[in-house]
Amino acid sequence: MSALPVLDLTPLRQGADSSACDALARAIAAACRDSGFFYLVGHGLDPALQARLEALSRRFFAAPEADKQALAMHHGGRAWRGWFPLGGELTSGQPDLKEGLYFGTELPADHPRVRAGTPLHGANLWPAWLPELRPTVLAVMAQLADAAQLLLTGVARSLDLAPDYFRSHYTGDATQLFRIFHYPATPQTGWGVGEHTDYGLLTLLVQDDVGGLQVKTPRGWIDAPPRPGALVCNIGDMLDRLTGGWYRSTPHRVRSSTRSDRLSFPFFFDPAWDAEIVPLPRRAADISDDAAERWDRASVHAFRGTYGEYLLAKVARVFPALHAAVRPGA
Ligand SMILES: O=C(O)CCC(=O)C(=O)O
Ligand SMILES: [Fe+2]
Repeated sequence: MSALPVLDLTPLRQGADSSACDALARAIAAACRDSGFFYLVGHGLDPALQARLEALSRRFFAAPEADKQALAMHHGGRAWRGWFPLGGELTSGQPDLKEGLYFGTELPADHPRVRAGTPLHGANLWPAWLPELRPTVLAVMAQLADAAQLLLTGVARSLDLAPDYFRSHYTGDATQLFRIFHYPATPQTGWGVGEHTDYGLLTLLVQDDVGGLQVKTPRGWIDAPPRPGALVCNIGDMLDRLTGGWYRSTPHRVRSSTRSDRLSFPFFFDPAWDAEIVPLPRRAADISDDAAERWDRASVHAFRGTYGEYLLAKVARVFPALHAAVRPGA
């Protein structure tokens, strides 16, 4: 059992009974004020599609190294897509005990931001030997984006904002990243992902039945074990920033297992690349900055610039070599 609350999106989807929507908004506020983490049901992700994603991902990571190398991230160039090997990402300064695949919004070569050479924009890399992966990943991303957009109407309600506040200000052209992580079983427990916070607005996590995710609540570290049919949702730095720290972007980490390898599938639903994230007027006067206690000692409130600039600065830390190749002017 986990101490995290379970929230059901169904009332917002039906959109009818305002007392049920108000109750959900209050539950969202309580969760975002407390640990910034909760389980989400009624999210609309098709279980058969999820099962297909899991089976295909297992086949991908079980393939010979040479087949995975064909998708290595350096082939993705500025788009920051593809496969990275075990230890290839340094979430909190140490190599993580995971390998993974990075995806984002599939953009054609003639898209204005791709033509302009904008980092993190472009086409995904797909394995020719696993053709079902492409339609499956794109369908999962579309369903998770719908769930995130709907959840944001509830977050807006919880902050006394108009239901379409986030879509009209930040997520009409959301930055969307999707990852598939494979954490191998390790001889001794170690860190699959080091302590960190997520960078954007919302993260929706699909995971298999192994577990390992841990969340730093006000009462200490707790497990966020898999719960059948539920996603794990957490809020990121930009929602912390928008609310002046009223809603907290909470540190979390993943412990590797000695018994079983694990698959997880985080989907990041973030502000538009060019959006500047300004604190909500009602929160701006009373910003509570936790930089001194944060895992990276960074302030999400002092930052000035666009979400794209914020994200690139983070990428520089977790993939230093890659960032050197994609930074503006490189
Ligand atoms: O794999 C997980 O359970 C969490 C991954 C994570 O925290 C992240 O990718 O930001
Ligand atoms: Fe995370």
